[in-house]
Amino acid sequence: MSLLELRGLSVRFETPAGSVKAASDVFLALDEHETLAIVGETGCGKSVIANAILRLLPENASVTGSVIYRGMDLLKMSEREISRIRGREIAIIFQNPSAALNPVHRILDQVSEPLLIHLNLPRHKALHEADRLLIALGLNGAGRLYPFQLSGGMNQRAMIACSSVLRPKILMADEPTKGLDQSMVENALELIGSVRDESSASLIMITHDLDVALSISERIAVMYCGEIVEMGRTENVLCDPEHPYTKALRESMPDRGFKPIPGNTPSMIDPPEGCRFHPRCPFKMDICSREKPSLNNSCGRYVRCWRCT
Ligand SMILES: Nc1ncnc2c1ncn2[C@@H]1O[C@H](COP(=O)(O)OP(=O)(O)OP(=O)(O)O)[C@@H](O)[C@H]1O
Ligand code: NI
Repeated sequence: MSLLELRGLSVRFETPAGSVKAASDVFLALDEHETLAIVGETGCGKSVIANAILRLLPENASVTGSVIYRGMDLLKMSEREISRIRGREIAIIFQNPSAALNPVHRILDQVSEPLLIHLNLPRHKALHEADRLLIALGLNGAGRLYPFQLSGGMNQRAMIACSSVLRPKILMADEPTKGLDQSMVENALELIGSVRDESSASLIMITHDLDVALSISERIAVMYCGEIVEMGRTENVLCDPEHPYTKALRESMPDRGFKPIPGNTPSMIDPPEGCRFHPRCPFKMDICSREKPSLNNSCGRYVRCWRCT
């Protein structure tokens, strides 16, 4: 059985303009020790999925389906039960350290806090453990400093330390490389990879950068307009994409000449009928605007396209 399974997860946000269908009927499985990438254009629902798993969405969200972690449905747990999962079993590494770190507490106190609160460790043990982790992440001596005294890269390491100090079984990294220059990207990936390996965790890597996905993940899910349109082994999907959207996404990457995907990003309030990608698809057929294709599985490669059925 998988470590984590999303079964028909859907998320809607009620807004004055209408109901935003941010994620629709998402099926995903994550195995132990596995790294899965979730990719897609901005606004396609990647962060919403990560936040729905840990029930971190705002009040205007309605979530249906199930999120099964070790046989338990996280969506059915009490607030108290889910708060024991957060950080301890499943943790998120956010993109922006300044939003995740508290400016008025020293780094060591912030990293050790989860050990005091979640594990009830005595203070000296918690500090010792936090110190050990900071050293492992190359932050020797930074524990007594405040976030403003550290560089951006060091703060990112500190934040990764906070997210991983309880050795969660699943790490979810939401665009951890966004805005970093190339040398920093490799650095951040290496760091997250080593934290994952040290706690023998699984990793969900959310990114819009296909190179990042290729370098860190074994499997990949490509999302378009709230739906998974293609999923499979990362190398197969990215080197030989089957869904027209995956193809277009690949062509839009810098190393392929930045060819923009034609047309506009669809409305999430009134998504296109039939295949949601059909208004932008160079290969569309009659049926594509009328009927919704399902996500078909052929030998572990899933594709949602009428041409591939
Ligand atoms: N609180 C909210 N209320 C209404 N709509 C929301 C809310 N949060 C997210 N959305 C909408 O849900 C959709 C999915 O958002 P999400 O943040 O998951 O996108 P994303 O794929 O993570 O994009 P990015 O790459 O920019 O981070 C978007 O259309 C977004 O506008
Ligand atoms: Ni996001």
